Amino acid sequence: MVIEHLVETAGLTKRYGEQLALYGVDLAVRRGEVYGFLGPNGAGKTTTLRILLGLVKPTAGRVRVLDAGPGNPAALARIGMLVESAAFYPYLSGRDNLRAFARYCRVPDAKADEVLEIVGLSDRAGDRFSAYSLGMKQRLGLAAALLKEPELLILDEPTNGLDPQGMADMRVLIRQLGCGNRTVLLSSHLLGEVQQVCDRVGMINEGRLVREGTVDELRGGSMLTVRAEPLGQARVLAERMFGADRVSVHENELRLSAEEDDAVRINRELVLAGVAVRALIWVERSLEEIFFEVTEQTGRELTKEGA
Ligand SMILES: Nc1ncnc2c1ncn2[C@@H]1O[C@H](COP(=O)(O)OP(=O)(O)OP(=O)(O)O)[C@@H](O)[C@H]1O
Repeated sequence: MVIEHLVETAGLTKRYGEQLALYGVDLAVRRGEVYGFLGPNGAGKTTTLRILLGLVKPTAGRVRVLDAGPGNPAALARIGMLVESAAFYPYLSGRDNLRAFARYCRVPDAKADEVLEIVGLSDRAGDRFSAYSLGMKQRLGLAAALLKEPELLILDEPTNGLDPQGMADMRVLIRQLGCGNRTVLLSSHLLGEVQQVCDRVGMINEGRLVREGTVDELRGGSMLTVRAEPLGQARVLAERMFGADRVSVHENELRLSAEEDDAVRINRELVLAGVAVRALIWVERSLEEIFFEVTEQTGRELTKEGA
């Protein structure tokens, strides 16, 4: 099967004067997926999304969005975006704001009601925009992005500033929007959010794409924690069986990157060698651990929120 990329960059680089914001980013977003662009503040997420939309000019590199150059009007007509908080008239209702926008986009008024329903704002559509909560404003922005039935939705930190319930609602909505053929590219600095919502993830740090893959691929299989005594002897045996690169020691435990059958094998070998096995526990690595492993960061920069 040929994989169709709706967004593709090669060697994407952006300098703001002395500041290198992006360096050599190769990004590939496939049709039909929810792709999460994950990185701490200042990593280069917004710059990348703005380049894709033709709002910022790259310093170097190749960019294709819907088979066109960034900012191509025909391609932009097929993209819905929520990149900065959308501007609406405060004194008009949500519905009237959307209808005004629909007319501007040459979309029938009925479409405005349809997208209000999709984002769950029908009940409050008659209220003034100025009376909306932040979450409702954000949902109206998403409704506006959906008016043209876009193939590609580009959302920059769509849950930023929302309360926990607003965040959860927005995540459910994004997951629904990402079903079927629509492609969603979103940026986030929330590890849990990306893990919950996205099919594939690109991890960006200091302007470099450090990892890309499905959540499962990035996790790289499961981890088996082994509590055994003496630990040194257990480690030697485990390394002999699985290779040193698959074994590590953390806080008096062995960590083994392993398959299901490996638990039985290691248990048997340790017991045969006279090592006391106190526990074998399967743990799933989180995106957080992987991000910090890859970037050797301390954990300050990314937020676990949304986990
Ligand atoms: N217009 C600009 N002029 C100068 N430097 C900029 C400009 N825009 C962004 N930068 C710098 O480029 C780097 C990447 O910023 P960018 O906004 O793309 O990151 P980000 O990952 O979206 O972070 P955040 O979540 O904080 O918006 C940062 O160091 C930022 O200070």
